Amino acid sequence: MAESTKQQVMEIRAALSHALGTAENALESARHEEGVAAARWERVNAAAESRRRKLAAARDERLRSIQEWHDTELAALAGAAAGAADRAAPGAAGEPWPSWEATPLPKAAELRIGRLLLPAPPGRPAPPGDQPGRPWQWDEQSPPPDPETPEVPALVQLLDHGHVVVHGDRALGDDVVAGLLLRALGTSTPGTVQVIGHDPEHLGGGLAGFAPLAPVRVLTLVAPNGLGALLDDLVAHVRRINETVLAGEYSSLRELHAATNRRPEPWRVAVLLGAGELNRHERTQLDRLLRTGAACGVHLIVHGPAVDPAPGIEVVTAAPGDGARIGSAGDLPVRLDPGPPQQTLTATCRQIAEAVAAGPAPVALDSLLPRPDEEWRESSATGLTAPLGDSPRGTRVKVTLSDYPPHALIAGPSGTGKTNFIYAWLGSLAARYSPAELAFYLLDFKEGVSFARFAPGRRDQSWLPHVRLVGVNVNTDREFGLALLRFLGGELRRRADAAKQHEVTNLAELRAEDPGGHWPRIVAVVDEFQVLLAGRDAVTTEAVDLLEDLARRGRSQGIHLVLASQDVSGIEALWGRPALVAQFSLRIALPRARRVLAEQNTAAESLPRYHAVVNSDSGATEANQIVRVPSAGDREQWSSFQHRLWRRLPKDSLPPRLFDGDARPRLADSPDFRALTPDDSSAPVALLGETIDVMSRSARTVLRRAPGRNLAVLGTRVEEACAVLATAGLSLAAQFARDGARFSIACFDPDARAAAEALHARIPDCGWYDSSNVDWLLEDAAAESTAAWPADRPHFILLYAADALPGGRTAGDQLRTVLRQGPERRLHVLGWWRGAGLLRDTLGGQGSRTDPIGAWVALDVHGSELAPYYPGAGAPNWYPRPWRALHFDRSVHRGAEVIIPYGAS
Ligand SMILES: Nc1ncnc2c1ncn2[C@@H]1O[C@H](COP(=O)(O)OP(=O)(O)OP(=O)(O)O)[C@@H](O)[C@H]1O
Repeated sequence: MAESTKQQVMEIRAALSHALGTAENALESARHEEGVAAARWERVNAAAESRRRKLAAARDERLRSIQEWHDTELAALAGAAAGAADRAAPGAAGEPWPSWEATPLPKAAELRIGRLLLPAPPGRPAPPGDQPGRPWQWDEQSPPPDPETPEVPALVQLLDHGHVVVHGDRALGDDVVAGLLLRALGTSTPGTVQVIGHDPEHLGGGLAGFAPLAPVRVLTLVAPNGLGALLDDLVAHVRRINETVLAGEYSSLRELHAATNRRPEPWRVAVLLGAGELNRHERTQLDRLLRTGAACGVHLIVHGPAVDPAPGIEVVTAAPGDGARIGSAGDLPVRLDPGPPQQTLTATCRQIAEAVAAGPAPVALDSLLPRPDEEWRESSATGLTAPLGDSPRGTRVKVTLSDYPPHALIAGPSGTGKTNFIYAWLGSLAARYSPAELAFYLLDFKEGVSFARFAPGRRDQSWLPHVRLVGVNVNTDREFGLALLRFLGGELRRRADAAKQHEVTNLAELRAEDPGGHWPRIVAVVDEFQVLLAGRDAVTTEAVDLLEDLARRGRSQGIHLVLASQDVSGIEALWGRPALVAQFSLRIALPRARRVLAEQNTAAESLPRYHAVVNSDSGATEANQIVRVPSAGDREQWSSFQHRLWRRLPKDSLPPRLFDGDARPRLADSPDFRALTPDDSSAPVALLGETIDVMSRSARTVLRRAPGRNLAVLGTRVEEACAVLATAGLSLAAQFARDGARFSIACFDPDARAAAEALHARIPDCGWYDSSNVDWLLEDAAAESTAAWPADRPHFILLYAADALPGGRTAGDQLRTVLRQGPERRLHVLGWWRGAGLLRDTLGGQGSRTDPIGAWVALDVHGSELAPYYPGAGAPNWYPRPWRALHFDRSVHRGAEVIIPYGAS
């Protein structure tokens, strides 16, 4: 081989070997890179996997939390819906049948017909009762409702809202109608829902369960051909209610009720069953009612005749299982309740029928009251006007006291609601007129305390702000009636004088002329006033004279009298004075009241319970207004009303004067006693008891330095005699500084000893004497009485049972000396004799002068026995009665006055 060839081979070989090396290197590096790439791929792959897992976990977590939120939200919404439904349909409106009972509600509620089937959260099975296809029923086997999914009732609005139209399954629809009707009846006061049924196919069979309501006319079934007449009748009601009841003031009965608490018209629910075709007239009337009835309380439940959906009409599609729907719940399935159990239906209808047969249910007092923010807005300048209730036609009956009619006469046999009528009237007035516009003086001659609620009592410290005087249990204290009339006579004079001064003739003008003056109208109510006029005596004569004057002149001075009696026909004192009776032109007759209206006016004879005839024209038939009187007897309702008004009074307002004939007044409460100060008066006053008058004045006798200024208490009643002496002693002691006067007590009756000792203990430095040492006192007092030197201070000698004074003639002479001569030397005897004759013995027997006794208080001593101590003709008119006394002071009285001893204080 040539060298060059070899050379070439070697070069090639070298080149090949180089190329191989390079290729190997490249392979190596490629393999390396492959390894690196594979490793990276693996890393990326692993990372991607882990990220996917994380994402999946995050997604699951998110999904779970969304689900949880959804579940909670759903449960909360279902709970809220159930709560709202409970509020919208409380008690008998929403209670399921097994536990259902009638519960009248204060206002119309929505009514349950079944329940809404809300979607169950996934993962929680629907309660077995909701499984499609399984008939739902209220029975013992029904599974208990799931506590976590509150049941949401399906409610429809009927009373005060609209109408219900039922389509679909006939039998289930009948159940819906029966359930709705029973719930409507059971949620309202018996008699306030009236059902009128038209059932031409089954002739009323569709409403057979409600039959017990027919005799009391809560259910009326109209004849098969009576649909037109029924619809006409309802349309007429709507027109009348719009015209006279709503009268342009309210847009619906619901609004009227909300504003005034009155419901003057019943709800009328017409149930139209059967598939018959309506004629044109019927269709027109039906459409009218569907449009306008609900505002006037006329509601339709239609199950048969076709009705187009419209606002205010709830459409119920009756179907089994979860196929039922109600228009207001959209697509939500509804499970309808079964019809009401027969037993519940019958029992409820019987109850309602009984309640209706027993008479109309009372109307609440609230219906007479304005809204609290409208209270005390009226001016009484020209009169006092207040509603008393509704007439049977639904209009409000208002009553006015003014110049005409100025005064009222109310009559009603016992138990017919006379007292309730007065309460309602006073409440209606008190809510409208402030105490600056109106003042009440109330006197009740009936036994009992019917007006006591207006004054502060032990349990309730509030009072009706307008009341200035309340007299209760005054049936034996006719003098109190006289005192009221005298007081009003005084007020009349005051007003007449002011009118004269301002040159005006009536209250309205006086108020205009004297805007700063306090001139409220006064309403004085005297219940059972015949008691005041019962006797043929001085009290009756004066009372009738005062009444006549007040009735005649009070009208223009804003003083109004309201006299009430069980039977005005028996009040001879009134009927003998036609001019007096004529002033009482406002007449109010409760059921079966006689004589209070004009003779031919017999309206009161046929009045239903809780109604009254109000007549502003002296009882003339044409002026009759029948009113259904609300019940004002509920103490709680009254009390919350009274408290509301009372809280508006300024803090320092004075309560009314309460005169309770059964209570013993306390000396400590006497304003006259409280006003006494130790001023060592030269004309000391002995208080004796409380007078029977409008102010709680104390009866008094002034023991000035003058002959006859002694006091005798006469009678055998120890407790009362001791009470009078204690009052006298304590009141005298209150007028002197410690040494300003001398007091001596002598007691000769063991029964009086405790009381005498008690008084002794309360008068500082008081001398104590009894049979053993009274001779000292008498000797000393007789000497004092005849002494020549002037007395430096008064000496009061209180003798308990002076007729039992020991010491024979000497002591008798000494006591006579003291009685005759002592007062001029400031020595006064306040003695208790246990009989008028015994005092006469002390004074020297028959024929002796009685003028040493200038003042006396008689207890159980008859008027005739008092004649010797009573100057002028005859004896005082006095028949003793418990815890009352007759007081006479010859230095100030023309006649004797009745007083009430103060009880223990
Ligand atoms: N309008 C009414 N609504 C509801 N209840 C009433 C109404 N009027 C009276 N009543 C009730 O009837 C009963 C008798 O009423 P009230 O005491 O007013 O009669 P009265 O005529 O004053 O009887 P008396 O003279 O015997 O006291 C009371 O229980 C009262 O609550």
